[in-house]
Amino acid sequence: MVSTSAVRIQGLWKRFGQQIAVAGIDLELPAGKFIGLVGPNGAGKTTTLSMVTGLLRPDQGTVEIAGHDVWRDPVAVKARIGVLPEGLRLFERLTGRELLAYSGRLRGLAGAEVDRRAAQLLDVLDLAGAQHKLVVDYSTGMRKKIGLATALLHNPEVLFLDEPFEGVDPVSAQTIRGVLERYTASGATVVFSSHVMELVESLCDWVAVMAAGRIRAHGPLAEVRGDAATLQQSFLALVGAQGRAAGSDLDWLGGGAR
Ligand SMILES: Nc1ncnc2c1ncn2[C@@H]1O[C@H](COP(=O)(O)OP(=O)(O)OP(=O)(O)O)[C@@H](O)[C@H]1O
Repeated sequence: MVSTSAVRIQGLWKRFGQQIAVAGIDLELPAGKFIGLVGPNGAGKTTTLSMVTGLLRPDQGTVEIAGHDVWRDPVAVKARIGVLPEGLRLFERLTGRELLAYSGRLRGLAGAEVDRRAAQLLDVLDLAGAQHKLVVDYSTGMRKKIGLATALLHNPEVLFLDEPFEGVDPVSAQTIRGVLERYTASGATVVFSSHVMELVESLCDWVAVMAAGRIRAHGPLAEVRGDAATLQQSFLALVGAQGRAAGSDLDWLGGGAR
């Protein structure tokens, strides 16, 4: 039988000292979907994505991507995935164009093919004018975009993005969105983490809600949203933050300097 799961996570755990960051996750992410991993600060999203993409070794558990075990078969997995990690580190002394050329060659693509794809990606992501600038001189949003181009260059089956829209202006966000929508429409899978509910609601067709290291809900967006008017509302109910007074103790705040 052909597997329809892009990612299969079983019994995943990670502890940092006393802190349990990921507390036993079992999750199957369907292929060909635009998937949002949402959760409050410190929920364990980045830790999970790091383990799923082979950047951080789990204490326990397994992860399979397109049927390959991430830790037993890392080369097969890494050939099939693209990653835009949190706190993206880039080769700062290369130009954007050089960075893509370098990444493409590392991925084993022929030079002419890298050139063709790089030119198209730079154009679509509105970076053509900055392609000969050093990456160190790029703005936050430009760094996200060149990071995305690097992650897409080898046409991965599954793309993992940690907070891809943070620091990105609305015009660039729209561009990135268009690229990702076209990419998933062709059958590829996007998994991205965010705490911006409106964004997840407008982009994703499948979501997993995480809190305190566990998955609280997962499934098609409409199912997870349930009877709530918005994903934000069902999210607040799921993570138990409903009715929390917005700073009722901060009686000194406001009113200007006295
Ligand atoms: N390298 C580390 N050393 C110690 N603790 C860590 C480390 N990385 C993460 N943690 C802890 O694990 C928990 C989960 O962190 P993680 O970064 O995965 O959350 P997150 O959901 O991505 O949060 P945010 O939305 O704020 O980025 C937090 O309590 C964090 O302090």
